[in-house]
Amino acid sequence: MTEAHDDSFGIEVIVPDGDKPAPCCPHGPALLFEKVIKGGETGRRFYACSACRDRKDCKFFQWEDEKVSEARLLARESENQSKRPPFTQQEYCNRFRKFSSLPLDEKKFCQDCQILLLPGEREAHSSHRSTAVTVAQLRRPSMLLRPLDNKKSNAQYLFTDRSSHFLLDTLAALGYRKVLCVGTPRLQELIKVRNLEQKHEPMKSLLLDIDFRYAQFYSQDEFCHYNMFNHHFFGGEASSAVLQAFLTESDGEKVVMVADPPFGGLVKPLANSFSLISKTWRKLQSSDSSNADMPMMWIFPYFFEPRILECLPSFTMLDYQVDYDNHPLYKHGKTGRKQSPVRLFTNISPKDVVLPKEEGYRFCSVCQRFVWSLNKHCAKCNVCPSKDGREWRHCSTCGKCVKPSWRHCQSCGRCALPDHPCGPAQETEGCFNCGSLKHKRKACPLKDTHRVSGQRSNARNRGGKNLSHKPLLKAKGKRKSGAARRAKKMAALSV
Ligand SMILES: C[S@@+](CC[C@H](N)C(=O)[O-])C[C@H]1O[C@@H](n2cnc3c(N)ncnc32)[C@H](O)[C@@H]1O
Ligand SMILES: [Zn+2]
Ligand SMILES: [Zn+2]
Ligand SMILES: [Zn+2]
Ligand SMILES: [Zn+2]
Ligand SMILES: [Zn+2]
Ligand SMILES: [Zn+2]
Repeated sequence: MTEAHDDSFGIEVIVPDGDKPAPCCPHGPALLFEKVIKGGETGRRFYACSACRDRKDCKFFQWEDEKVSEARLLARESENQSKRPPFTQQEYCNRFRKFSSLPLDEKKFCQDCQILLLPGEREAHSSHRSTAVTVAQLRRPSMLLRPLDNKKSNAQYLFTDRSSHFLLDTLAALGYRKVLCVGTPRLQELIKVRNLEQKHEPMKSLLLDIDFRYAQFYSQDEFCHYNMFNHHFFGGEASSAVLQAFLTESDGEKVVMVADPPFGGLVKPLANSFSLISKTWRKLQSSDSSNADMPMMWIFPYFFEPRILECLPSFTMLDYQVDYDNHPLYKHGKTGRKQSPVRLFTNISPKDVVLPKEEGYRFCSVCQRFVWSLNKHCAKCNVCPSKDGREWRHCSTCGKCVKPSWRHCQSCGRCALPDHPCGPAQETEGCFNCGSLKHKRKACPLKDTHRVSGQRSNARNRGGKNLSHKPLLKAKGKRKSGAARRAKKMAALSV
């Protein structure tokens, strides 16, 4: 084990406080990161891209205290310009109008460029693969566009009909008439398709997404090119004004947000963006709701529960399993190879979110929420304890419910997997917050004063070689840290 391993302890993101403008990459203002070293010391801070976890996708890097030359700033600006969408939202909208009026046999989509082709443009794409576009596909762009499959930054997992209908039915039943779709293109299109059927109360929706291919299908008040990791509107003030107008609840039209961020996303910046959206909403409210939070649903894997609740304490995790059409592994219940680990986190009262009985959910009157059939209420813990959809069991020695596969280990004094690396040696892992070997993170005296707790970024590839994410656990046979366990689960998610 080298010295270098010893002092490397993870990377933490510092949420901007508005003091100092961050430098921009093509994805808007970069995020400020801090290397955390054992002993609670912090390392040199640096800026890196907010949206891309892989340097291959965005190589932006700058030390916080670095002096950047004029020439480099200019080069950066022209690089940022070159990554802008080819059309403005207004232009996309005009193109869409023209495209819609074309006869069916002239409606073509270039698969290579992922763009709807107007008659004058076909020539330039003649060597590309193109397809005919049906009216149904125009209404459901997620059926036409190729899902982005970048495993690290932006794997686009699209809701199954089961999940998207559940979300929409639930929100409609709760009386919401405006849905802010953050990274949920499929929900937005379902809303529009339903409105056409005229069987339900009409709903409005606004899609905020970084994937500007969707801009082709929507008007200016239906789509904003947006980065949810830094709350950046690529279309500037005109675009953030669209959000403001949408969040204004006129004629009693209640608004709700549904966000489904990429699973590898950092919780803290996401929570910060959602809080800013809520703040904007609050400012637009009449005075009687000056303390209220905007109703929100955040879709994310269950193992991020502690992290999300740390950032947004008014949220609750619900048992509903969200599943995806194009995720091969995780499906609802037993239809996939595994149960989906993706859940709803919400600040809406859990008892009001009715989960479907026919799928095996039931209401727990003690917990006052709907739970999965295998999530049995434990009289000793007085909760329905299961997080992962399996039936947990109570360990009287630990005094809590644990995963069914865990067994109580006498030498460790706690429940663990039967083949866990056993013995007191693992305790040397120490505190995940400050690095002290004398206590665990929970008991860390620096926990509240230090900004080092919680989810670390996947810092691999950030800031070059010397900043690469070194393993937290050095010796073989040590128990995995929370972050390492999450990383393993995340890896499985991106199958
Ligand atoms: C896991 S997919 C969710 C799709 C959703 N399940 C649906 O069916 O509508 C993540 C979505 O967030 C978008 N996204 C990824 N990174 C983003 C970012 N930094 N800012 C805004 N949107 C982003 C993707 O384009 C994609 O639409
Ligand atoms: Zn970037
Ligand atoms: Zn093309
Ligand atoms: Zn219960
Ligand atoms: Zn229990
Ligand atoms: Zn136990
Ligand atoms: Zn043990």
